[in-house]
Amino acid sequence: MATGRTHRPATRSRGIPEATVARLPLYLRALTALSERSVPTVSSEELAAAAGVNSAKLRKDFSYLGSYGTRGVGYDVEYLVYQISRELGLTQDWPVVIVGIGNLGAALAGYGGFASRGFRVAALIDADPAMTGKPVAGIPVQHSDDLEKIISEDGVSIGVIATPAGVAQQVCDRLVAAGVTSILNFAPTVLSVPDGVDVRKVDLSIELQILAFHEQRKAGEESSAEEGPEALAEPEPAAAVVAPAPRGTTGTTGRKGPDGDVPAVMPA
Ligand SMILES: NC(=O)c1ccc[n+]([C@@H]2O[C@H](COP(=O)([O-])OP(=O)(O)OC[C@H]3O[C@@H](n4cnc5c(N)ncnc54)[C@H](O)[C@@H]3O)[C@@H](O)[C@H]2O)c1
Repeated sequence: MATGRTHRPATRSRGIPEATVARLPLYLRALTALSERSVPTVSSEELAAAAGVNSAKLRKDFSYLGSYGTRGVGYDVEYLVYQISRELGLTQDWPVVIVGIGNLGAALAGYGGFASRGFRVAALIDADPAMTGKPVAGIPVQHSDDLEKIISEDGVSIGVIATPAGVAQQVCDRLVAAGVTSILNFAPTVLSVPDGVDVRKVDLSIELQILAFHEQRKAGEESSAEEGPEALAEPEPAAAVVAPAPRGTTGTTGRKGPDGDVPAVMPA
């Protein structure tokens, strides 16, 4: 999982474990697709398959929401969409600021998926004076000198950092001092934040490195198979292989298996 640091306990309010919270968006994505096709009900097995989660785990997760489904009928799709959206806080609009409007920040600003999920891009902020006033995805870029004013006027609690790594901590400190309490960090650096501030980190290069690890492993298995059963019978005596976790990060946002976790240490 992908966080630089979060300062929340493993169990959230109303006793919902963090791991369940992390799977709720997967259920919501699958349910939204069903809703768009006007599917009225769904069984736990069908929904689990669509979300890429084990069905027993899904039933347990839904029990935290007080949703048990109806035997022989399944779950009501629309009601579950509402329940999960409410639990995730998506029944309200969340203004978001993006800081650093370069290649990545501009792409994020133009991403339609935020608005459809209840996240409104309230402001785009960049330190380059040449960008001030220029529209990106229809929103004029504002100068970072005004960061504090923008945050307080728009009541922004979520900030996205897409600046170079070297200034990310400084940007983070300013966002937090201005009142931001949740940060999505794309810069390849670990951020330090005070208690009460959540940081989630996205690093696509880590995802690629983990895929490279699996590719290497598959290639090793194929060459062992080509060498014949003797090679397979005498594996390398390594006890465990540590998956790559470069550049001081503590995790990734991606998921490997159906349960949404990438193990830090994988059996050889
Ligand atoms: N997480 C990922 O998967 C991923 C993918 C691509 C890039 N990145 C990272 O995202 C960041 C941005 O990448 P990019 O390709 O868009 O870079 P970029 O150079 O195109 O854009 C960076 C922008 O940040 C602005 N900036 C610099 N200092 C600032 C400050 N103090 N306050 C506000 N704005 C500031 C610059 O003016 C520039 O417009 C980098 O840290 C990069 O490593 C992460």
